[in-house]
Amino acid sequence: MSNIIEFKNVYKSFYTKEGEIAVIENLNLTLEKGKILGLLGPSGSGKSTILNMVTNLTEPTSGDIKVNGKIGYMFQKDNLLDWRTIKDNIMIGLEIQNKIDNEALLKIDSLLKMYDLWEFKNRFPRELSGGMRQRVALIRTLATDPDILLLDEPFSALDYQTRLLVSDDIHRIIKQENKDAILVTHDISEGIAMCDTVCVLSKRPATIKQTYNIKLTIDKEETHTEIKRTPMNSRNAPEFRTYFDLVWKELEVYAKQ
Ligand SMILES: Nc1ncnc2c1ncn2[C@@H]1O[C@H](COP(=O)(O)OP(=O)(O)OP(=O)(O)O)[C@@H](O)[C@H]1O
Repeated sequence: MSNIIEFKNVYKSFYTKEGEIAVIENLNLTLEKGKILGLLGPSGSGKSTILNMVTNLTEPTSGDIKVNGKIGYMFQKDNLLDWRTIKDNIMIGLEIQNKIDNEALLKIDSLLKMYDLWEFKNRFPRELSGGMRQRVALIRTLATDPDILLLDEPFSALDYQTRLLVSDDIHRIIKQENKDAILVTHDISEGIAMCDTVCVLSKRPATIKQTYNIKLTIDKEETHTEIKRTPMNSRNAPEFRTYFDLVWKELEVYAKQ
């Protein structure tokens, strides 16, 4: 299995008025092709710093980072521009990169059609629900054709029910488009439901305390046709609760400190 992202013995510190603060220590991490990797950890443990090192926004103080592919970022806020239509919002990344050509326009049209946004292409963001806006934000990222998606708490601004539906939606699109992804989340259930592997980080300076390869028994339909794993049906798998308890216990240690 080839690795798309590899962190080897990564150490990261910041210099502040109070002196040097170690944020990441001895971090070893891999993202395999075709997988979604979840990062769960206490607040301030350095999850966003890890993503920033993947995108080269900040460099490691020491250690090695390899990234084999183009990165796309999806944030908690959809950052859609209110004065631009849905289609114009989706085009923005390509516009900035000066890459609008016929091929790009055809691709955008096909993404709009494939992911049920075609009839909304001339609407404005305020006319769409929170869940649909997140779908637009993902399509905007996909339009620039990234190989790897970095998802920094993309659902946390949504209400619970929408969050469940949107995570199913986004998971389906990521798998359908054959993207690899890292998902940062505070939500244990969401991490287990969405990800193939979940890494639990310690508090600062963060290192990986535990890695769980999520293996779930997903019920087959009566016809015995294979049904694909989705975040929603993952939650009903018999092993789900066991993983939840393991991760909960791991994180509880830090909540008590
Ligand atoms: N540029 C910087 N200069 C100094 N300290 C920083 C800088 N960026 C991040 N930090 C510190 O590094 C630590 C980790 O921050 P980071 O945002 O990566 O954590 P996080 O796990 O993503 O947090 P949260 O879960 O609350 O979003 C924090 O203590 C933060 O204050």
